[in-house]
Amino acid sequence: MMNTCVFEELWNVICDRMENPPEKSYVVDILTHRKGIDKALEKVGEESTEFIIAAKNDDYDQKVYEAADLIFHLMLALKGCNVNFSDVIAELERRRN
Ligand SMILES: N=c1c2ncn([C@@H]3O[C@H](COP(=O)(O)OP(=O)(O)OP(=O)(O)O)[C@@H](O)[C@H]3O)c2ncn1[C@@H]1O[C@H](COP(=O)(O)O)[C@@H](O)[C@H]1O
Repeated sequence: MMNTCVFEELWNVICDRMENPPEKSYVVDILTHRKGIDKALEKVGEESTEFIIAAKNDDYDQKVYEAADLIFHLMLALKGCNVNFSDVIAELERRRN
């Protein structure tokens, strides 16, 4: 059984990091970077490329790892451009037949 609640949990962690920034946080580092939203977008680009390369190879675990990196950084980019992740989920739900 898939535990899709992890998306909600992770989104809440991302939001909480921005509201209550700890001393050390990767989320805060990316989302308060001097490049602004471009930093998160740059990461989405990098991780997309890494996923594409993994997808063309035989290492199953690497595909899983790179897909997770891509989804995580996409969530950061959504936060960075003020899109609520729940609206993306709602859009996917709307497309279901
Ligand atoms: N899911 C992640 C997550 N995935 C990746 N990363 C970080 O992303 C950074 C950069 O990844 P890169 O792919 O660029 O680099 P790499 O994986 O080291 O190397 P390559 O893929 O380039 O070979 C690494 O430092 C990872 O630690 C993450 N950092 C945080 N999270 C989640 O975000 C939560 C909050 O994190 P903090 O803000 O750090 O508290 C955590 O509890 C996690 O749930």
